[in-house]
Amino acid sequence: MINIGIVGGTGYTGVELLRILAQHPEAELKIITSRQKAGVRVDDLFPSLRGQIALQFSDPAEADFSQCDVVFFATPHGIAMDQARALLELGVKIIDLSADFRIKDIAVWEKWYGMEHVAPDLVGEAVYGLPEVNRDKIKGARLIANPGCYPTAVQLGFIPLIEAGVVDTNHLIADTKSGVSGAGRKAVTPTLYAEASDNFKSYAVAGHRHQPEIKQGLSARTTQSIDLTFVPHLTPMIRGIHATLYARLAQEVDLQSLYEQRYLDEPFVDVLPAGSHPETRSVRGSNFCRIAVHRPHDGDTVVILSITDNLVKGAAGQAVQNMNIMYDLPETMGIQHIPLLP
Ligand SMILES: NC(=O)C1=CN([C@@H]2O[C@H](COP(=O)(O)OP(=O)(O)OC[C@H]3O[C@@H](n4cnc5c(N)ncnc54)[C@H](OP(=O)(O)O)[C@@H]3O)[C@@H](O)[C@H]2O)C=CC1
Ligand SMILES: CC(=O)N[C@@H](CCC(=O)OP(=O)(O)O)C(=O)O
Repeated sequence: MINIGIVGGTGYTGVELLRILAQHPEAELKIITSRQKAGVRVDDLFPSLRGQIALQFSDPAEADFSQCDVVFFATPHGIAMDQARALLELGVKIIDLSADFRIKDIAVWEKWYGMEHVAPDLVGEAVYGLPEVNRDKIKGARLIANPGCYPTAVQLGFIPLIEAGVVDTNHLIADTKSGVSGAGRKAVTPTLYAEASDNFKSYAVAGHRHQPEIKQGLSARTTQSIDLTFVPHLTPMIRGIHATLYARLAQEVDLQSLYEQRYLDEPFVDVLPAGSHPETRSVRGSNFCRIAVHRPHDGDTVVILSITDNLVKGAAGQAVQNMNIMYDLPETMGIQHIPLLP
């Protein structure tokens, strides 16, 4: 069994990790932290977990992680980078759901996250946890930077085109929409029911911190330069990412077959039949990314539709997928949930 700690067990990605790991055959949950709920039983706060987890939340400052093989950080940015070194020295592996170790260029990270990075050397060591491109490196890693929710959907959508060199990489557009759980569980005005329901809006059009993360990931798949316009929107749904991606074809290619071949052996990337219109509810609660490929009016613009559940393939599910790879378990173990419909 793998002994597991979770720092930040009361947020949306933390409780999603609990939902998944409680039924994972090789996972033994040892410590789940919350500063605000220390001492409270997990299933008192989350009755959905009654009968599944018999632990109390611990104060992270007092938690003894030396009993853990792996610790997941489901915390805001800036926490994992502060604590990673001590855990690694204890021999504990880390899967960080925050962005602390995702961006290799420290100056770029500091610009977008507005703080000084306290462990730049560990950024160099960290493996970006997108299994569809980094499976071999994830296997031997002790520190995983789990990708962001938008970056997962956008990269999986663009990768076949970029790797095949069939589009103009200087004019990529990602028009993305997220459910409100993407903003976390903390109380903030934009995600109040009266603000976010029955409403639809863009945000951070001038610049969003996921743009450099996506650009870094796509740049690693090509020798061409990448220019990406990334526009996020908040939609009145709870879970889900819908990314509509645009690229200009530079040469003729059978797009459907390109995508089917690229993801043939990928257990969690589902290339839909040509002409499909994927719905976010078709991945809700599951670790799937479903992709549909379009070429409107037989023109030279490719439109890729890529959907995920931001809390599963966009966060906790992908984190467990990475854990499975690190521990040489079947990659799909414990994350084979069928999506919840309606
Ligand atoms: N929501 C999403 O769809 C996605 C989120 N992410 C990333 O995952 C991380 C977690 O996100 P999410 O679950 O939405 O966040 P939430 O705001 O919902 O939860 C944050 C959690 O971290 C704990 N926490 C906050 N501050 C500290 C601290 N200083 N030390 C220890 N624990 C702390 C909180 O508990 P307490 O305050 O009681 O300690 C809480 O359990 C973030 O970095 C986010 O960017 C990544 C992909 C998708
Ligand atoms: C709807 C919403 O607010 N989404 C978040 C992204 C959530 C995510 O993936 O977060 P990290 O990269 O920060 O880990 C945002 O746009 O800031």
